[in-house]
Amino acid sequence: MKRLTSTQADFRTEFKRLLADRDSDTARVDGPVTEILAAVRSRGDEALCEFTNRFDRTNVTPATLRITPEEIAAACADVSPELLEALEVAATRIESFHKAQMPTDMKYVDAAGVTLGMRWTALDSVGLYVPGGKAAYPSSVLMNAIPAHVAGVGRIAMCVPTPDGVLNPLVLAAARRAGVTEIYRVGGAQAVGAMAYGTTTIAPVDRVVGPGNAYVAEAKRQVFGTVGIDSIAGPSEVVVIADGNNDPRAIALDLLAQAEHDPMAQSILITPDAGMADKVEQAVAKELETLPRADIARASWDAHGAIITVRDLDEAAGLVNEIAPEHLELMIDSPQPVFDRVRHAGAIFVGRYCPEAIGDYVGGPNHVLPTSRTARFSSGLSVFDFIKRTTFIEAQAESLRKIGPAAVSLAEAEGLDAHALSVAVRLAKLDGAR
Ligand SMILES: NC(=O)c1ccc[n+]([C@@H]2O[C@H](COP(=O)([O-])OP(=O)(O)OC[C@H]3O[C@@H](n4cnc5c(N)ncnc54)[C@H](O)[C@@H]3O)[C@@H](O)[C@H]2O)c1
Ligand SMILES: N[C@H](CO)Cc1c[nH]c[nH+]1
Ligand SMILES: [Zn+2]
Repeated sequence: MKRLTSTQADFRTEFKRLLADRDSDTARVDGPVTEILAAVRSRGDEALCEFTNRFDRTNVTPATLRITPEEIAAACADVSPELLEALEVAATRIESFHKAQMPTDMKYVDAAGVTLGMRWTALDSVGLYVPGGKAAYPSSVLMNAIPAHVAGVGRIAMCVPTPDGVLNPLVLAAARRAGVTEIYRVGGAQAVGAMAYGTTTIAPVDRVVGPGNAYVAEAKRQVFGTVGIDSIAGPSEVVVIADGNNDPRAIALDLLAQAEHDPMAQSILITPDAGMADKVEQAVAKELETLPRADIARASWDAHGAIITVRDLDEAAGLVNEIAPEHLELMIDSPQPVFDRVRHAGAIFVGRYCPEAIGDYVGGPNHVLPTSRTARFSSGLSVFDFIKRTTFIEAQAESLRKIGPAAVSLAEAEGLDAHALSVAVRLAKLDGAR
């Protein structure tokens, strides 16, 4: 864990180092991911099963890749009513938010009498990646599948790893609740490759979405172009801006909540209160003595964690814009000015009673969010990842008379004669008809 103070002489150098500190780990997976994707592309199911059995210590064959309806029904019957109820609370809230997000079509007639419009249509097929290496993520099933279903996607395929052959029944219950149409027991880069290129068992999809570790994130980056992707939603991140008026234990747990996802996760506290910085550092150390997933959280905190003491909250907001974190928590008395200043963050959690974990499960907005500073140019998963726009133009004779001559001039200026003539012959016909 790094302790930094914005007034220290080498602050800018150390801060830049912090921003880049996971780049070398990410670069390390590029080569292996390229090899896995090439093998799946050329050898299909055979390579898919080979990698799955090697990395997840399973024994899948092409015949057992797909999870059957009977397996899904049996697993769902194993889930307690309390958990099903909690799943329903989350699903209903996620569904409402994403329904409200759906855009409407647009159509109007302009001054030249031309009808102009734009309409949205759902993708035919999507592939959802649901992580499962170090933890099971029923919540990520809901976050992936519900917007796809709300958007009207017909085929919703899902891949999830089953380390040591174990699959959490709640993952299957969530898939059933959210309208997933097919489920495969594969994970990692090989799952992304299978959904992008297709194999005998898994038909290719139009877009691959969902979060995952560095291998999954890199695989999505590499298949982009063959298929669409959402964002690079890799190892989790949080920045907490906290003033002196906080419970240090609550802040420490917020930091550890992201750290416990992955040794490559990153948690950063920014505070104008040096006393709070010390107290949170101590509280993190104390929690790490007892947390069940302390090994992962400690690896993340030790390697990538940071506590930065700043002059004021305005400086804190400036640093957040440079970090562009996946999650930002504002644990401060008057959050509005900082909220207004922050432009780059995947999701913002406002108020001392709104920890990030609420957004992971039951807030409503999506928890699949851009990481590794990609929040500078991309957004979290939404219905917009499952629909696309088609524009249309409808013009009758009078409208063509008004706007056609300009098109002819521009086409001639570009030296594109067929373009110019395709308009000109119609204009000539109209003139002849006069
Ligand atoms: N950004 C987001 O929106 C978001 C949301 C939820 C979870 N997450 C992140 O998802 C990730 C989940 O990670 P996970 O590991 O638990 O599950 P995962 O499913 O992402 O990864 C497991 C797979 O990684 C592959 N793998 C592991 N070691 C490998 C190796 N040496 N070579 C090649 N492939 C290898 C295996 O195929 C394995 O099945 C975490 O990083 C978590 O922070 C991100
Ligand atoms: N915090 C993760 C996104 O980085 C999402 C998640 C799912 N379950 C718990 N947390
Ligand atoms: Zn989380």
